[in-house]
Amino acid sequence: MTATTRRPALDRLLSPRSIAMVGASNSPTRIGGTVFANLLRAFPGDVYPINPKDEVVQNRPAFRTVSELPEAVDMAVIAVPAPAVVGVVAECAARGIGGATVITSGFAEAGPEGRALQDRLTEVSRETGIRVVGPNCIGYMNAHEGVMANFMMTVDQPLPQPGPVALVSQSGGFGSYITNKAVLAGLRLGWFVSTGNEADVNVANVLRHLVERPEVGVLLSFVETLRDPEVFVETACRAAELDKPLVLLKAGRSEEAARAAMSHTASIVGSAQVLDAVCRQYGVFVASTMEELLDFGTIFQDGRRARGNRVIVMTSSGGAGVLLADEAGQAGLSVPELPKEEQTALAADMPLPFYGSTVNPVDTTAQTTAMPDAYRKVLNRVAASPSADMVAAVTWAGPGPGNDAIVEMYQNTDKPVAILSTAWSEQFQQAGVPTYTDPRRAMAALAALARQSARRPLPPDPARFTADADRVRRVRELIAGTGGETTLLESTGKSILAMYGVPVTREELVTDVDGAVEAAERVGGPVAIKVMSYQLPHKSDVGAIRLGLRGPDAVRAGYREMLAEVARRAPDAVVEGVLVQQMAPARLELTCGLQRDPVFGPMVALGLGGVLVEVLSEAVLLRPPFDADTARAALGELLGGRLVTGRRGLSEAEQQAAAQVMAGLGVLALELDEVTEVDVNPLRVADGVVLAADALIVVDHG
Ligand SMILES: CC(=O)SCCNC(=O)CCNC(=O)[C@H](O)C(C)(C)COP(=O)(O)OP(=O)(O)OC[C@H]1O[C@@H](n2cnc3c(N)ncnc32)[C@H](O)[C@@H]1OP(=O)(O)O
Repeated sequence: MTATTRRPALDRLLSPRSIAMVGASNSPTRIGGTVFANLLRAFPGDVYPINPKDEVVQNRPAFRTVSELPEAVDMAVIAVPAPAVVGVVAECAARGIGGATVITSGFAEAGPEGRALQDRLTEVSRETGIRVVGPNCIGYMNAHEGVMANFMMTVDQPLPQPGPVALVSQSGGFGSYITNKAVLAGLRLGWFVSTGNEADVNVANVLRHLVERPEVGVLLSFVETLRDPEVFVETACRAAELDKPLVLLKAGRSEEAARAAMSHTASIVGSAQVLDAVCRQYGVFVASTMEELLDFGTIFQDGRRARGNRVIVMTSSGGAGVLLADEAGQAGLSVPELPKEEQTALAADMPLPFYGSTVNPVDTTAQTTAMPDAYRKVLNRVAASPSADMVAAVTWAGPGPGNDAIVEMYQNTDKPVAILSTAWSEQFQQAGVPTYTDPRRAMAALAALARQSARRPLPPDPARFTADADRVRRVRELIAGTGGETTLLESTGKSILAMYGVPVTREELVTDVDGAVEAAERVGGPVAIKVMSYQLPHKSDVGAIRLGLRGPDAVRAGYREMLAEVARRAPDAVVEGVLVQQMAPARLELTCGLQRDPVFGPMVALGLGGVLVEVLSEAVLLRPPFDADTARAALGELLGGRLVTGRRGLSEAEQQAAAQVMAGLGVLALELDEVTEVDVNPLRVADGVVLAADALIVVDHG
């Protein structure tokens, strides 16, 4: 075994030291001709063409088959017709090749026959250990090591300058777009990997690989579906740990788009809302447009961080300054007034007409172009101001002293800078100055940077979670006692919730009227009584509930009336007992639940009262494991923060208690796979206490 074959297969695939291309062609118009020409452009190692007909391909001696190669290369690019691909990949594996990049289309995206071919490809990869990027991809670019294994660029296009930005995308077409746009946006793209149909390697695998690479500082990704959510979450945790921003642009958010994605890269699309929540929880940025994905890459690529969210706006145009200040506010940044002594110093640097301003935005007015030295001083003073964490500056001018001054200011400060410019500027691009043509985009980028800079505690590592075996055994005994019913009685559900620290109403299950009267006395105060029957999950529909009964006579009468009504309206219902329950006070009603997402698994939601499904858009969603502190911070985001602020919002104690309920459901979700759904509704809040007043648990007995 050589040193090269001992490297992990994914390393060999993405950082090859030698390459072969199957389907390399002499014809410059064929894909096999373009990819091979690109491979020859910058790669320092050996590149072997494989072609059954031609002895020489693009001036390189060709081999007829993979088996004839003089060495076990690290990676093979494959661009032969679809029916030949599986055989070629198997031959590569047999020859000791570490990975294959399969460009060819005609797999799962092309119907059942293609699907079968792709399944075979996956099998070959699993059986032999060869790693496969694609099929149906545009290839990849690793500019740091000169690997241009793609046809997204032609040989007459300049090679990208290797930079810290890595982009991983299922869609290959996006690669062409991004490489062209990257040049215009000043994005220094060092890596682009298109994963196509993902027969083996998927977006999450590549991100996980790249996050560890020292030359990668920013990870951008464009996905239609996340096939490996666990790896994605692990990558997000690692990216947070290494302070490398991870930005996701997700296609397929609507049903219409989901259908298109299915036929495009054969994806199954998960819930967009859950994905957004997971991203928020793990510190992943969600870009809403392609432009935003690039904008975030542009602001992050110089590696600067902000100490806070205060931005100083420098402008020579009053209107642009106001727009920038507006957008800063919208994006959650502050534009603080500069202290008097700083304003005096600025005015001394550049005497301003009465319509100028030193307050912030600092408006140096149209005279700026005529006073380049003064402008330079002002810019540098502003950037050095202790009142500024970030600088936004406007330039309407083309190349000249004004823009020179901006570049100088950028180079003199380590604070993040965003420039609002009328047009693309080669000067700014070469100096790496983040440049935007729209105030909103500039401020959204700075706001993202401020968020990345405010380091949060890392979410708990899912691998470290340990279940409480004794509790699990006790819960399973309770579930077994239901005789195979899938929706548990409220009384059973509450007993289970109590074991997870969820505060529940005081209550007792009784089987006769005298028992109810005695239980009501022990529970104390006015009580609710509810019929427990597996046939009646919706009790109020058939009168199986009475509320606010005070004293023995009311309990006795209520009990009899209720059972008579149920016997009349639901004669087939088997009554298991009657639950006598404390009336929980409520200033506010919340709802808390657990659902299992097909992609991300358990998700705990908390929102305002009502039916959980209906309020999900007003709910916070967390993926277990998470602790009560995380839940509490998430509650702070609900209703734009209004749930935890103001007189009618949750008090400190209530926030803590609600967070504990979420954390409890999170632990339950991890300990009990068979619980498919929990709905605590309402969760009543009053006087510093939260109480589960009703609960529905659904189990899958397997
Ligand atoms: C844009 C996006 O969204 S992502 C991109 C997704 N991918 C694509 O769009 C690719 C679509 N095209 C395909 O899939 C095609 O099948 C291709 C490009 C892989 C091959 O198409 P063609 O070039 O027409 O196939 P062709 O039969 O000519 O074979 C290509 C070359 O491989 C050679 N070849 C064929 N079979 C083999 C084999 N088993 N071993 C070695 N060489 C072979 C051929 O001789 C030919 O070379 P030549 O030009 O010297 O004759």
